Amino acid sequence: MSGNDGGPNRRASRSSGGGSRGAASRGWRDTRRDRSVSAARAVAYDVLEAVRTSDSYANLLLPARIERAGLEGADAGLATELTYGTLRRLGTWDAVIAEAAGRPTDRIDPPVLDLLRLGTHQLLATRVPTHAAVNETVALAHRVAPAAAGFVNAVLRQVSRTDADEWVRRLADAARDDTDRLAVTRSHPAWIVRALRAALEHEGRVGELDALLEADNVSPVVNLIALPGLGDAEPASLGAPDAYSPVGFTAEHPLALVAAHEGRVRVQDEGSQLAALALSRARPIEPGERWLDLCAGPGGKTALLAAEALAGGAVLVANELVPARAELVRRAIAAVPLDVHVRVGDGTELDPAELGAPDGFDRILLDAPCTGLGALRRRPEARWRKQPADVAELTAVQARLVDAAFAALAPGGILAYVTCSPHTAETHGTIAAALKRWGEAAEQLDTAAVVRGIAARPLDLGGDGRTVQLWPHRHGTDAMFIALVRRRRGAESVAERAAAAR
Ligand SMILES: C[S@@+](CC[C@H](N)C(=O)[O-])C[C@H]1O[C@@H](n2cnc3c(N)ncnc32)[C@H](O)[C@@H]1O
Repeated sequence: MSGNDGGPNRRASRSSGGGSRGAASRGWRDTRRDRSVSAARAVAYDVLEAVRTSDSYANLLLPARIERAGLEGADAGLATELTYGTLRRLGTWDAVIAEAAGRPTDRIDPPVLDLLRLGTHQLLATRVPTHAAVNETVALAHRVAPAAAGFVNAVLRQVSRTDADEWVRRLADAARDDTDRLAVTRSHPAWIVRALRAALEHEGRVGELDALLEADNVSPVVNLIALPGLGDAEPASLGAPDAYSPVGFTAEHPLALVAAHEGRVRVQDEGSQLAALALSRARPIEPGERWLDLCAGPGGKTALLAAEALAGGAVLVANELVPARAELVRRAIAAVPLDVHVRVGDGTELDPAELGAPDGFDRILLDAPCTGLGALRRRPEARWRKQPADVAELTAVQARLVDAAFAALAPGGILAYVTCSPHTAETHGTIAAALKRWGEAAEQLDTAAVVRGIAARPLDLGGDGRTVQLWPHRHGTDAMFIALVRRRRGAESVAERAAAAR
């Protein structure tokens, strides 16, 4: 890889010698009997192949494949590390492989390239002994691409002659410029490096770029939420409370806790918790307030808003475009004894009066569809799939949704505009353009003061305070962006606007 904007090149043009067998003819179940290939490596290869050929999501597919192969304990851990680690570091490994093979990676058969990536990850980023990393990968090659087994052996031996630090030094020395250097050594597409740099520059914290890119390459710990006000599930009694979210915590056996607490304890990033709380705790709740979660699926934030609405006597409506995701919202809120109306439909075509809010909603969460560049650490392949063109498409959607949300606010009502992307076009760009359109009708709130007021500990935030940008490297959260905006009381209400339109 040369730090180009598209990331590692996956196109195959010329074979490395010998074809490869398809997954269908392979039958990975056999690997439990075939001790010449470790089942963990077979599972990792299988997932890499599915990600490459059928756009699968590793985090959804891997658990099923681990279960199907009967992997437990250390073997399951190895399959997870090999799959996620290889996918995250793909950009760096492809540059190493191109050097070691003496040819660009687009001249290596894709299945063979996946084998080399798996082997290189073991050699340069794990404690797997060199002989095991090479021999196990060659054994796997004998199953999936037998004619290329010799080539795999030769390339991995070449990779193993240089240690990881020296490889990174060599790649850095060969880089054209700083962006290219970071792209190849920190394994991100160059356009994402530029976008993250611009986001940090916006806060005057560009010196943190390397730490941010490195944080994207580390698996996040499983973070939990104890939905507030629902029985005995208190963070401090269940595990180690989060640094910032008053309802978040980590625990040694997170999934066992989730199962034991039947929906009252859920997996949720701490940044997502703070985003939902920024809306529900922006000011005291008046009983009877009407709340809307405009883009609710799969419902993580809806569940927290529902618990908060229940405690404060508010009414909550959740809206989601995709029916299957609306169903996930229903499941997410099942443990909260609040009657939440889940509407399936386009958020830009929503009539507050039909949803029981003729004067508009008092609080609206718009957790907008976005590139997700703030959650790269938990979606290992995502960085290679996103394209710069996605940004323009999504900002257009965000503009329509944010206008619809603002139009559905009651006078004095508060909108929380949230993204799990720090890309400035999706964050400051979307909100600044909207504020211009809304003019005097809108007033930005001191979002930083609200979030600091919620956080259990002092929170190091950049920017001017009107918006909040959280970061994986600084806060240990996804890179969530939060902007709170109020509709001024003098501004036309929904009912008045509807009357004027008649
Ligand atoms: C970032 S996700 C929301 C995540 C959610 N708040 C949570 O915490 O689980 C954005 C959601 O918006 C939905 N969506 C996209 N376009 C929409 C539209 N026009 N109207 C309503 N929902 C939409 C997507 O299907 C997706 O479920």
